[in-house]
Amino acid sequence: AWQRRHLPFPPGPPPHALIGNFLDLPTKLPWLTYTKWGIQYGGLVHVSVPGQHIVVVNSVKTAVELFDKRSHIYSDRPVSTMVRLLAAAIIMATLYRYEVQPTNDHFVALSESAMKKLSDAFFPGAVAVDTFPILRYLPSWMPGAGFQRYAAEARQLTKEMQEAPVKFVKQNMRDGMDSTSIVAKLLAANCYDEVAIQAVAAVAYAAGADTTVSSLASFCLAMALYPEVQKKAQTEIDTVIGTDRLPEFEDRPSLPYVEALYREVMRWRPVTPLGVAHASSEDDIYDSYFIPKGTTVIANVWAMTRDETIYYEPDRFNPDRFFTADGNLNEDATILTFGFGRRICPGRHHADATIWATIVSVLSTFNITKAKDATGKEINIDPKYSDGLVSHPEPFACSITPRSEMAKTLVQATTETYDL
Ligand code: HEM
Repeated sequence: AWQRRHLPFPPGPPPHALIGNFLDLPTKLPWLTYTKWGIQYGGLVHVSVPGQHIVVVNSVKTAVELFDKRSHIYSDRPVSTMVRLLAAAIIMATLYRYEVQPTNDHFVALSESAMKKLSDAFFPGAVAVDTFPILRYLPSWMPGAGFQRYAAEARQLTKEMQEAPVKFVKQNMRDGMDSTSIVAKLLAANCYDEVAIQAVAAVAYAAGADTTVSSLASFCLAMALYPEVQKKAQTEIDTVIGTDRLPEFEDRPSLPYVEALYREVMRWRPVTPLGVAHASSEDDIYDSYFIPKGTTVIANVWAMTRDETIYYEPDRFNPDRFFTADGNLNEDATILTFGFGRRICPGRHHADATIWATIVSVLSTFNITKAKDATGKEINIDPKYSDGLVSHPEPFACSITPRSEMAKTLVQATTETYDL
């Protein structure tokens, strides 16, 4: 073991005495800085702060080596003072048979504020208390101790977010209105602790809803910015399916361009640009570098999806990159933003189905274009992406219009049904 300890850590920005790389750790859009470090120092970058080693994995090759091939070492989660890990989310309806209101939905608002607080606190360096746990003992009225109030608020919101929907299901069960939701079934089974049911349901909601919505927002953005891609996909759908019915899951293999478009949405703006951090549970040596037990290991999905040797002009939205020269879909079907190894997103099949189905249905029925101002001039779009565990495009203007008679009829019927 002493030999291992004499091996160097992977390369990275030089640490300072006492505080290590504390001042180097980015607090805003950290994946951009980590990606720059990747270019400077390589596929594996090491930084440290007192008591904590962090390793950033910038290449798919290294990610596969560590997270997949050595999954027995790299499958823990870091313990964080601020966040108990909240990794996840399914659709409310399945869980609670609760119909989300189009605007100002109470449950959605509750979980969004809780998620935002947790997500803001998630990255190493974002919050000093993760680095210097001693700060935890400062009284909350001291300047700079705002995180204590913050942590208390996040805890309260998370508690409400977990309790409120389960109460709702119980009321519905009493009224004889719900026996089919997952939560109702778990409660009816009478063998699970209610607090555990609350936690499972909230985790599933938190992990799935936000992430799925973010990918669909990026899809709309891409369609408004790249009309020729949209046209190409619509032509494929119209040719294969026709215009008198909506596409179905069985059609998926016959729509290769839509498939490539889906892959490109997930690559172009990865929803979780830094995945969700892993931690190592044993000392390890990789490439003659020492990675101590307890290191936080971050998969820099942003860097991997910007790799110009694999994705030419990576910032361009271009589904054609997923085709071989002879016009078939290539082998690059792994969606990196779902993570790696034993901790890979367990909701990925659900997310994949939801996102594909939405993309193909929207393409078949609507045109998405840039919005126009009062003088008829197109409004330029240059959206920024939010910070946090899950990155969203900031709101942008676009115009969504029905493509066909069938779509117009659908819109009409929906408007009447929901009184919009
Ligand atoms: C676009 C949609 C989604 C994205 C991008 C996404 C991404 C991720 C990522 C990156 C991780 C961590 C993987 C790792 O550690 O390497 C994760 C974990 C997780 N996801 Fe998702 N996810 C999505 C949708 C969903 C959905 C719909 C559900 C639930 C139905 C879900 C449930 C979970 C859970 C429970 C975990 C924790 C797994 C663990 O810690 O072992 N996710 N997700």
